[in-house]
This record gives sequence, structure tokens and C-alpha cells, in this order.
Amino acid sequence: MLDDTKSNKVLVEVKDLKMHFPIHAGIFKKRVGEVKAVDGISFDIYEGETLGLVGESGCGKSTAGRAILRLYDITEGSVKIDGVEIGDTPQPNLRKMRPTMQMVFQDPQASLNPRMSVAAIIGEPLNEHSDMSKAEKREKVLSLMDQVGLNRDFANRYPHEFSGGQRQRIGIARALALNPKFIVCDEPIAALDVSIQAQVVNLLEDLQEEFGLTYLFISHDLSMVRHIADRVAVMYLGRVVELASRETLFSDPKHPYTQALLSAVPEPDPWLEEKVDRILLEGDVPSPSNPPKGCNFCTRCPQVMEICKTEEPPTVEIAPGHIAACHLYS
Ligand SMILES: Nc1ncnc2c1ncn2[C@@H]1O[C@H](COP(=O)(O)OP(=O)(O)OP(=O)(O)O)[C@@H](O)[C@H]1O
Repeated sequence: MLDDTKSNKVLVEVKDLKMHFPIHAGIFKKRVGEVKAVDGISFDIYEGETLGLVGESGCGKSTAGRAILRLYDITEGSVKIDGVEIGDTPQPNLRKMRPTMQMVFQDPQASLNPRMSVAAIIGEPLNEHSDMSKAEKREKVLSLMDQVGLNRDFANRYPHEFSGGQRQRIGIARALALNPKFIVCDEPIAALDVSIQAQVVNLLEDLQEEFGLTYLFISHDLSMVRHIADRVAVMYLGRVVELASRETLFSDPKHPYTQALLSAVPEPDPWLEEKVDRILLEGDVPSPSNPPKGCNFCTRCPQVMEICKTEEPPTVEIAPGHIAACHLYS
């Protein structure tokens, strides 16, 4: 399923994961409903690979990433990291697993404490999860700065003294401090200037190769995902509608939603741009607190059938490693 350079060992197993947020209203804050941000997603992530997770804003990508890392108490389902079930582990007992799995956030400005020096920020995870001496910690922090391309002379500076790209490097160094195996990169370049996005992506790729890291790369930027991901999962309204290798997904998308999403990618060549067959989706994405019956995509699908309005489509393997949840294939 993966190319020869990647392992076939499953590092992260996500099964029927649901993350529903309660909606409270009224003076007594009565529970009146729930936002089904993630509504039963399943996939495996192989050791050393990058799984891209794409979809429109609000489809549940970030919630999925956070739920997999157990930054939330999940509503239902199972998450195994390296064979260890963490889906139902109480938060205090997750401490042991924390070093294995880390997150790189979208907005480095917001995720770095402005009152802490860079050395303190990068070294913070070591205070809690290691018994290194002060000198050992300092050396580790400086070597992490080298690894992410930050000048070690700037260790005592503060986040505001750095550019956006450098701040993201600080966030990456912090995520690497405990030698993780699995990193959720949540839109890691979305807040950066286009000119430095490629540098940060190259850095993530180099680090992956050097340390054998496994990434869940969340992005709405399909061109970037096409560049970095080995396989790609497409989400719509809390569910994974299609998953395939990068080559297959971009050359032969099967789900009508994936086809529409890919057809919206801008074509830089004006001559080709004229020839692109765009699929325009009608209507808005329904609310995740009140998703449609049957297939979540039925209200906007250009190929909708009667069955789509009543029955949720099963997820089927159309070809080896290529899965889709659509009645056209069930
Ligand atoms: N803590 C929360 N409480 C209630 N609803 C939430 C919470 N976090 C997310 N949501 C809702 O869950 C849905 C999915 O949000 P999420 O941020 O996961 O989507 P996303 O695909 O990552 O979007 P974006 O790319 O804009 O970040 C949205 O409707 C959002 O409003």
C-alpha cells in the first residue's frame, strides 16, 4: 500500500472515533443538542508516513487531530498508538504516553507563551517528562534549535523577536523535545507567508526522514498536501468520505465530494485553467449539530440518489487501499 521506503507497521489506529460537543442553552444551561464535529472516523497511520487530512473549514479536521492526541475526552471510539489503547485512558494516566505524541499548531504566535524565552519554551516539556540536569536540558534545547535551523545565540530571546517562520520552528523544536513518534501538524503553514511556507514544509520533511516521524498533516491546502502526504483522507461534515494514496486520490478521485474539492484547486497555467472542468457545489455545508439523514453530503451532491437521503453509505474498499463512503460504490 505504501512505497518501499515506508514501513507497513501501523503506528496509529483510529476506529469509529466520535467527538461530539454538547450545546447548552437557557439560564439553567440545559443541554439542548450537540455538535457532531467528528462523527465516526476510522483510519490507520503507518509508521514513518504522512497522512494528509483535508476538507473545508469546519469539517472537523482539527477536532479529529486533537481527539486522536486525547486533548479531549472523546465521545466514543478507539485510538491506539503503537498498540496501546488511549481512547478510554483517564487523562492523568495519559502522562506516560504524552511524549510519544505531539502537536504542531497553526498559529505559532498564539501557541507560544510571550513571557517565556525561546529556551524556556522549547525546554518546557523536558521539565515535566525528563529527569535531565539543568545543564543537560540546556544542551538538549540548543541541539533542538540547531535541528530546526534556529540560531542558538537567540536562545534567550522572546517569541515576538522572531519572524512567523522562525516562531513555527520554535513550535516544531518544542514538539520534538521528547523524541515523539507521532506528530499532528494542524495547518502548520497556514499562518505563514507563502514565501516561507515551503521552508517549513521542507524542514518537516527533513525531520521526518531523520527521526522516522509519523505525521497526521491537517490542511485545507490541497497543493501542499499533494506535495507532502503519502496518503490522503478527505473529511466532510465529521466523516471521512474517501481515503487513498496521494497518486490515486489526485488522479482518480471517486467520491463526488472529493471530485468537487479537487476541481476547485486553482490551475496556475492560464491555458490549462480555461480547460479545467469545475464542479460547483450548490448550497452551504449543513450544520454539524443537525446533519442530514443518510449520507452527510446528500444535500449538495451532484449525483444524489434516493437511497442517499435515507441510508448512511457504508465505507467500502473500491480498490486495494482506496476506500470511499458513497452509495455509488456500495
Ligand atoms: N470546543 C468546541 N465546542 C463546540 N464546538 C466546537 C468546538 N471545537 C470545534 N467545534 C465545532 O466543531 C466543528 C468542527 O470544527 P473544527 O475546528 O474541527 O473544523 P476544521 O475542519 O478544523 O476547520 P478549520 O479549518 O476552520 O479549523 C465546527 O462546527 C466547530 O464550530
